[in-house]
Amino acid sequence: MDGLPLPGTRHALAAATPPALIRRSWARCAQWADDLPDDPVALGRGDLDARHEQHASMLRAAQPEIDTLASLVASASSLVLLADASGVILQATGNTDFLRRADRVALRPGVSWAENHRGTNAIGTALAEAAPLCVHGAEHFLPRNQILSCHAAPIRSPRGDILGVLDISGDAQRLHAYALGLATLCARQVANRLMLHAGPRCQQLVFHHQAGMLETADRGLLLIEDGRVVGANDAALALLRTDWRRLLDQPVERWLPAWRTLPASPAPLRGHDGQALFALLRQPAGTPVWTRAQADTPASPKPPGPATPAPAQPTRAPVVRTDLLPPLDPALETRFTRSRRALDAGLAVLLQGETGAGKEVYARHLHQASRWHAGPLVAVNCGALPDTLIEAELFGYEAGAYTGARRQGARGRLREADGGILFLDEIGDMPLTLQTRLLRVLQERTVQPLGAGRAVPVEFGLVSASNRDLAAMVETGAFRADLYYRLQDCRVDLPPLRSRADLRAHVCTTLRACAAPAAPPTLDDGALAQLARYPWPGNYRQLQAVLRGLALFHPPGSLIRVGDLPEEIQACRPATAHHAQDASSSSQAAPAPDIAAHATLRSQQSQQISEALARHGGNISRAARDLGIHRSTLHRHLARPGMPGPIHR
Ligand SMILES: Nc1ncnc2c1ncn2[C@@H]1O[C@H](COP(=O)(O)OP(=O)(O)OP(=O)(O)O)[C@@H](O)[C@H]1O
Repeated sequence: MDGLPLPGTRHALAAATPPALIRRSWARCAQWADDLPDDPVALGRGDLDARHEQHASMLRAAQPEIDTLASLVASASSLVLLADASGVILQATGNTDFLRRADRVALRPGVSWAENHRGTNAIGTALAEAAPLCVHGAEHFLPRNQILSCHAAPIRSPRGDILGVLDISGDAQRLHAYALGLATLCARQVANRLMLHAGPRCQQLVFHHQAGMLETADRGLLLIEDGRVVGANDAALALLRTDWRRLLDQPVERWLPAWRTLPASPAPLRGHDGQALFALLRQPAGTPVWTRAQADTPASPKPPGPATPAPAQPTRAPVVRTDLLPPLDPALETRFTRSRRALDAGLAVLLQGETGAGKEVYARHLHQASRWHAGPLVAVNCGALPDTLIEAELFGYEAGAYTGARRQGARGRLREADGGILFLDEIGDMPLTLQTRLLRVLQERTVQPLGAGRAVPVEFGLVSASNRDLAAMVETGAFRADLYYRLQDCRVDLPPLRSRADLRAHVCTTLRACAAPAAPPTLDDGALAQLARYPWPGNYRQLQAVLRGLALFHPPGSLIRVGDLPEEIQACRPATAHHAQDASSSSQAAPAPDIAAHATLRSQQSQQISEALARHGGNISRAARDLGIHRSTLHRHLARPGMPGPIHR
């Protein structure tokens, strides 16, 4: 569009009086006029990847519409763009020639087209006005953008929050008569698809004035839980002549009195105001949702044992669930290769890192990758065993070695690890006397069980771990110096979660995994920034607990804001916080469609709330923190039928 006669000033008006919403936008933009950059900076690769993670549901739901639109507009010097709710372009598809020209005005992925960055433009102004609109040629605030004719429509979540904008941008010299209608239609299709992904947990009520419209983008859709509306689309609002505030969380009877009697095929139905409609009701699918989350739950710690070794169950090597092993941070790759080589060469590996930083996960990865992979991984938590048990547990004993011993004796963990890996967790908690015996085993590569006359040869790879500063313990005499040096032929410091370069992307991926198979809620920019700023003292374990809480207590497709986060996370100030930079991406396959039963979810929520309240003596604030949600969210859930009341003590 080079050579088009453009108005020389920012405020040059189009020939006709511009619409009121364009004039409103100019008035807003006048305040930023001097700060609007000519050449805006795009987000770096890592940041853009993080946004793709954050908006994975919307991107996935929008892809069919983007593909269709792109093929429709390909011959018309146009582009199809998808931006997030802050105006950052996530994706640009279309005519390659026009893509090149659009690039000159920074109409490309990673650039924010919010009004305060690019002045009046369809993406930013549709966000500011929360409505579909067109910004043509000279209506753009910045002269350089006046080569464009842009048509944008907001995409809403089932709770009415704006998640992003679908935009068709073309050459201002051409007429794009249908572009706004197309963008609006497609944005509604995307919102409907997001609802249906969220929907299988809920009953879905589909309605319209005409039975033949029940499969079209214009059909009204309501998501229903416990007889209340928990999600809707624009068409439902228009058909019921209401707004989000009056519709959401209200009993469906208020709008469609006889809805409960509806079948699964179209049937007549009267609205609250007597209007004649056709409607059908879809029931939720019935598969429980929480199996994966339960499988991830760490095993409960062993209860304290008796004073002498217990004549209890035969000891067995823990089962390694490789299918559940989370992948390691790419930043660990070099360290991982080095430590794997050391282990294969017969050297001992010591893992140091904060609690929950993934020491056991790392050890399991090492096991899988090492020459010991065909043998067992035997994990011993030195901190969880009473001093009196640890010796028998580790070294085993002969039949009748002492009162209470099992008749057939016990092999002990060191011998069970033969041919595999011995993982000594919390090694800093091992009593000094046992440190001496362990050192002897490591030097002589033989084990002498209690009561046995002869030593048995053993061969295993040794990995130990501690979140305590072993070097400082050596200084104070709490840990044997010779054992310390024997354990750390190769020392690996596992970084805390807060220093993870792709923390934002990781948060989004984990949230999606926590919500699966349902669609996850979306974190708005503020909430994601706050989660990335929080120092996560409990590392991965704490992050999982918080995100499980958020996924459990926020409807699929809804928007999570800073105010919905647990209080200690909200309270974290930027000055004291660590800012992780996004530097790499972590994309994941799309989750399976939601097949969760609403009833299962509800009883899961109820159970978790009851347990948290019981643990904290009915204290709402502490229970909410434990559940990883904000107090107000917990209050809201407690107010619903079938939920436990607070415990008063
Ligand atoms: N890289 C990772 N990505 C995602 N989740 C992880 C990662 N590493 C660990 N986790 C998860 O965090 C939790 C704690 O991990 P792990 O037990 O390995 O930590 P740890 O450092 O051994 O903790 P502790 O010091 O308390 O024993 C587990 O649920 C694990 O699945």
